Amino acid sequence: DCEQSSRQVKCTHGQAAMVKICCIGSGYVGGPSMAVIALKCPAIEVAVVDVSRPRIDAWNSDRLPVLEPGLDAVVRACRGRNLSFSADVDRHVADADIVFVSVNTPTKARGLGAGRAADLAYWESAARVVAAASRSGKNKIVVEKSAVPVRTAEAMERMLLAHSGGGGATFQVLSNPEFFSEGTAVRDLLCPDRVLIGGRDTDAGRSAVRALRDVYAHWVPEDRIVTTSLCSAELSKLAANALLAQRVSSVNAISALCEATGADVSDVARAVGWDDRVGDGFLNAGVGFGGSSFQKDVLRLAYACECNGLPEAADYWRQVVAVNEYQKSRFVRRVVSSMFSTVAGKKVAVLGFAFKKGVGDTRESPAVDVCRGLLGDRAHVSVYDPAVSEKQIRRDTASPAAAKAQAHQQVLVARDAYEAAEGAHGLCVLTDWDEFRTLDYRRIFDGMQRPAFVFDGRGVVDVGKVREIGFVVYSVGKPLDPWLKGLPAVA
Ligand SMILES: NC(=O)c1ccc[n+]([C@@H]2O[C@H](COP(=O)([O-])OP(=O)(O)OC[C@H]3O[C@@H](n4cnc5c(N)ncnc54)[C@H](O)[C@@H]3O)[C@@H](O)[C@H]2O)c1
Ligand SMILES: O=c1ccn([C@@H]2O[C@H](COP(=O)(O)OP(=O)(O)O[C@H]3O[C@H](CO)[C@@H](O)[C@H](O)[C@H]3O)[C@@H](O)[C@H]2O)c(=O)[nH]1
Repeated sequence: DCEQSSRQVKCTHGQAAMVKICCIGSGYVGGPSMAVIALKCPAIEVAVVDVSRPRIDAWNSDRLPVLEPGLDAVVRACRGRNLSFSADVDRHVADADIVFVSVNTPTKARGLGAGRAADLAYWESAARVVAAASRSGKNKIVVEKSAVPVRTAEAMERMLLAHSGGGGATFQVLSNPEFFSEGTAVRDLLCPDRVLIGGRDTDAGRSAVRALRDVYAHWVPEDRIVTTSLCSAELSKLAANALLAQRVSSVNAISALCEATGADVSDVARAVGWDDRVGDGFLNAGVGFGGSSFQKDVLRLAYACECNGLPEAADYWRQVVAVNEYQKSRFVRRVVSSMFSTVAGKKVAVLGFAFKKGVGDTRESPAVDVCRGLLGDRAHVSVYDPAVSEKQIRRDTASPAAAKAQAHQQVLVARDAYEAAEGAHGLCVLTDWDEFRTLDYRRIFDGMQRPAFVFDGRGVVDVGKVREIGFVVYSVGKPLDPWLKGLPAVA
């Protein structure tokens, strides 16, 4: 129905006037988002450029650098038609009418704001390329797609203005943050909840917004294209992720109280989510949120508050991350205290290492912290994840050089859940992969030590069933197994 309404929209708007798009940055966002524009707008030429030659080569090969369901088919349909990938950044930027900037904006590792602020070095290098392209004399719309601090668009405007003397080109800067989720990027891009465009409230600004709106209107219904000011759009990206992360931390904080009181967090979440005002999404309690964005964006929001003299607001957001840390360490403490306060030399199976099901990404995955916690207590962990490579698991669990050899022995990477659990004392479920719901837990139980423990950090195990088999079960936010009550605590 997305497509049907977009056809109607096209009648009102007519064909988009702009014909050449260039996107700087062919990463996780730039590649898929431009491929979908090319697919839906055959009359627009889309060039995706990158300074990384291997990345561009991969986009031009049969093994794309980004794995997303449906992406291969989209790229195959338009590569060589109106979609190209190139390392010739300057030429394509100079030629383009609309330039998307989709470069990485990692967190600063050192200096002012280290660990919280965005490192804008890549963003600035891209801005300078756009500025230099002003020599071509072609007017451009510059679209900020990367997640950036509020008012970065204004900085971009100043940079462009400072360079625009020579060629006489004019620029309009827009903010158009991306909201897709990993694992469903193509689906989300084809049928987005909303497309957000921020721009200046001037004639030139409004006309630039209209031009970008016309691109999306090829397939996105008009009422889902939302326009705001520049800085509202920038802040909305951070706010959206912060509010989602806050929901997860809220339900996780409730899960701790559920365990202490005997309430069941799934029942509480269902009962609360039934209220339309609250809604039922993003209320799954678990071992914590992960992924490349949530923690980063919450800390950036807190940093923005701090920089604007709002320490109370900054503290509020920081607490969302603090609860997430608490949830991960609470899980590790529960594993250790349940297993008689020591896991030294014991084998603990870990099912799931990715930060969520459907992806092979381990960035900020709670499984990494849980494994590190268990390894720190000298457990032997045996990890199985259907999508994460052994190399990645070893990289993420590696300890400082001195302890490397020992760490290698402490980490096993298994080919399936049964191999991971063979001879283990405990089993931790840390990613919500569907296959963990339907495992033969009887077979797993038969191969494990006694007592055999299951620690479910994702609410995927049928607690009643596995308890019947004979497991001692802990599931985040569920009433505590009587067996676990009254054991000495660890801190
Ligand atoms: N990954 C996600 O799921 C996601 C979702 C929404 C928004 N975002 C945001 O989108 C932005 C991009 O993220 P990503 O995951 O695509 O990053 P990425 O690291 O996968 O890709 C960025 C690419 O930009 C290239 N690059 C850097 N500077 C360049 C320059 N001056 N000229 C040409 N190429 C340059 C890099 O070589 C790299 O290939 C970030 O701000 C991120 O926070 C990410
Ligand atoms: O009820 C829930 C929902 C999610 N999670 C966890 O939260 C994390 C993030 O999940 P998700 O939001 O699905 O993944 P991302 O791909 O990181 O997507 C987020 O980050 C993207 C990049 O900024 C945004 O574009 C998306 O809108 C935003 O959802 C994962 O570890 C999930 O396991 C929970 O613990 N409980």
